[in-house]
Amino acid sequence: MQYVSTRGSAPALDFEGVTLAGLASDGGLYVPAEWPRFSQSEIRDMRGLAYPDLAARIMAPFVTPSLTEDELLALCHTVYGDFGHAAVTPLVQLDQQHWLLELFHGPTLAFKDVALQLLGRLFETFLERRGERLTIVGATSGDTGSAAIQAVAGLERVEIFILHPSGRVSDVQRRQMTTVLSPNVHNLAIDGSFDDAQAHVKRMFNDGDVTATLNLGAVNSINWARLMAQVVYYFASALQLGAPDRTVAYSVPTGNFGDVFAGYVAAKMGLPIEKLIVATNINDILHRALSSGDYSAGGVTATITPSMDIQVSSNFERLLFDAGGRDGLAMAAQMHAFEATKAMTLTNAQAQGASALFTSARADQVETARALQWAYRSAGQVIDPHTGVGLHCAQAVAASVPAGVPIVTLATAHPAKFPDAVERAIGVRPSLPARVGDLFGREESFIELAGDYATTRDHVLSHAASTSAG
Ligand SMILES: Cc1ncc(COP(=O)(O)O)c(C=O)c1O
Ligand SMILES: N[C@@H](CCOP(=O)(O)O)C(=O)O
Repeated sequence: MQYVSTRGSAPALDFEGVTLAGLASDGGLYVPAEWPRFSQSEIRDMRGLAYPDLAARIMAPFVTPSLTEDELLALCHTVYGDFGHAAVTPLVQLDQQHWLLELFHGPTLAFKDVALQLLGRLFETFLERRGERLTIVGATSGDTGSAAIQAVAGLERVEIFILHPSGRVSDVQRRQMTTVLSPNVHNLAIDGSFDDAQAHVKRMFNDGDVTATLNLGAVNSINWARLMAQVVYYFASALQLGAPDRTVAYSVPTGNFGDVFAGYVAAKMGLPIEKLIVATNINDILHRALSSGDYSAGGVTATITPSMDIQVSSNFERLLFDAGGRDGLAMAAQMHAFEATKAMTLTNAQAQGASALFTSARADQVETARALQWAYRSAGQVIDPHTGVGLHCAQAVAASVPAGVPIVTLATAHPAKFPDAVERAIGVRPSLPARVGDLFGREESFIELAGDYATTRDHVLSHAASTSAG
């Protein structure tokens, strides 16, 4: 499989190349040159496969020739054999129409582990093969950071710098990052929002002073390998609910548009998805873009769903590129204008291409708390607030989903990551699973930085070991 940039002028790369490159050199995001497609009978044959075997089957077309099928299968067994639930991503029924897909059984209790545990192994494999080292720079609103750190801590060929918005992640989220005291891990708390952190990261990939000395890598969902691994759980859940002989709808708590874009990829690969519900909190740029074509970013408001306090959603560019006819140079012009003005109107082709599969809704804090209460009182489930946004939106659009089509809400984090918000909503304080250990008894280490780009860049340059020479 070859991968092309959404902005049309970076070189096409194979899977190994895109995994190590992260962001394309023209500032765009890599996508497969074409979508691999499974027939209905091939999908039917996947029923009953164990998660690691299914994962290898789904991802195989994306990774050849960089990995053999045997190498991929071995990686999947190593990674997914270690999750806290035998099904890896179990489904839980809430009522006749609604289901939860629990994605938080990995080591850091959020859906990010499903992809980042694999990505850590891919880095190791490819860097060993090339005899290279990688400096990872990543931005987090709380969950990517800990999952990435957990995946690469202690790896010899990797060093990681994670930027989080100071004071805007939960205590559990912060401690999951800052108590990993491995010498290859650097935590930076920046004075700003997640969007500021993400902008710094993207800018570093196109800063000659940085790329002259550092071989940069990405762990955010700008890295294609992240999304590829997230496609698998759409197949796993839909197969359990009767696919390909029955369609399924998904409600996806959305911030950076990575998880829901993985659902779009699953549909492109032949999985019969009825609808993808883009569920946002009050930072609702995506809801506005999908419902009215207006993609304009304002300031970010802090909410009880901090991981989704995002206004500039990286992966929306992948959708606009694909749905809009894959014109890279037009996409580059559209994105450059957006970067300058923070506003964009979708073209007719983009809006129509998106509306075929996507719908959207938003949940404010009261609606989110009510969703937590409904899940607890009516279905006996303690859910996290991000999942609550998804569930509220699933219920809000349920009447427009054909009868008999199950609606699966992605449960993106364990409730114990956000104990204060959960306790306020339902009066029950969820406790951390034993596998997280003594999080609040450990020493923390992180550096506070001013919010400007130069401060972050200079800190990374002066603390990273030079990697560009290999
Ligand atoms: C718990 C949780 N839910 C939902 C999201 C949103 O996912 P995405 O950024 O892929 O849209 C995030 C952050 O990415 C998250 O950490
Ligand atoms: N919510 C995310 C934000 C970064 O998203 P990513 O999927 O692009 O890594 C987080 O938890 O950091």
